Amino acid sequence: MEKPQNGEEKEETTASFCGYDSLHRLLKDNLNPHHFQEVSRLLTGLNCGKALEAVSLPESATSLSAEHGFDIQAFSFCADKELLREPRIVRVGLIQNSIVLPTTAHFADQKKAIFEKLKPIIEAAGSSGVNVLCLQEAWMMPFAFCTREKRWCEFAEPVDGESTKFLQSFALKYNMVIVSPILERDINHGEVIWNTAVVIGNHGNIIGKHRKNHIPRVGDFNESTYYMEGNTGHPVFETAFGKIAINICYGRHHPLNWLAFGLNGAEIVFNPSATVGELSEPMWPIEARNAAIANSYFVASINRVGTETFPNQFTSGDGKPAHADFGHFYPAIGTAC
Ligand SMILES: NC(=O)NCCC(=O)O
Repeated sequence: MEKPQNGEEKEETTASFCGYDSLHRLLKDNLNPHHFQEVSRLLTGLNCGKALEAVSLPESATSLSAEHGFDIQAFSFCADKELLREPRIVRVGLIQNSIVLPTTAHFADQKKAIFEKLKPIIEAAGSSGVNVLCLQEAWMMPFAFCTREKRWCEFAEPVDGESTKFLQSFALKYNMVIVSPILERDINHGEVIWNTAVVIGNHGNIIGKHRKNHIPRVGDFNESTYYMEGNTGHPVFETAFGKIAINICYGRHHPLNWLAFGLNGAEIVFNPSATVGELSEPMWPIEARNAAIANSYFVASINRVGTETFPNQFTSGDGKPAHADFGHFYPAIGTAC
């Protein structure tokens, strides 16, 4: 994840929680250790009776983080030890990033800059032994669906396109499954556009894809201008490290969506998102955890970070003045259960 603003800077305009990069950080900095532990116990629960444990990361990863200015954190979640089976340890990685160039830059340059930015972050995940890595929703472009302008469709790619090829080499190099949420262009069916997560196997193979099945028509999320409800059902993908599913962003508000992935056998459900604080931040800590508790699987949720502005004014159809700023994508930390 990119290095967030910290509490000392009190950057209320860009950070999510009164100048802190997370609620967790705000509480930790302001409560005494006992109160912090008790509040954490109530907010996030305990992990087999203990507070969440940080995992130490290899120097190869921390040096990349220092050199390229991104934040990297790792925690372990354990289940009760069984007597007859060895534990199956799976390392899950999540990447949240802002875009690099202004949205007015040439589209090819914007995409290339995102690729360049992600390279060391993916390397850090790979060298930390991550088994399954998930990127954020439509990671290869700005989240331009507020604008309703057609030209952003140019970012769309076939499932085996540029972004998949870029990630396949990392999957192979690090023996790592990668979930890659992209804007898809279905070149075999009239170039229909979808919001799709491509699942790349640990041998660099394409295991399959899932298309977002609940499309928001709320606030600035005018996504149905671009793509409609996906036609892939609720697939669960068998990977070398477990059975995974992807519930893309807005799908997290729909309990039956989570249930269907569970009934189909998912052990980990990823929730790559792009959402802003004003709309969904209060729901964020509840939805993924509730899904995990109710369906007996792990949930790994991520959002974008940063603020994206667009060259032309757009409206939400809510009677408010036109604007060019999508709002701040809040960092989502520690929502796996
Ligand atoms: N990308 C997307 O589905 N956003 C929806 C916003 C939300 O539900 O928080």
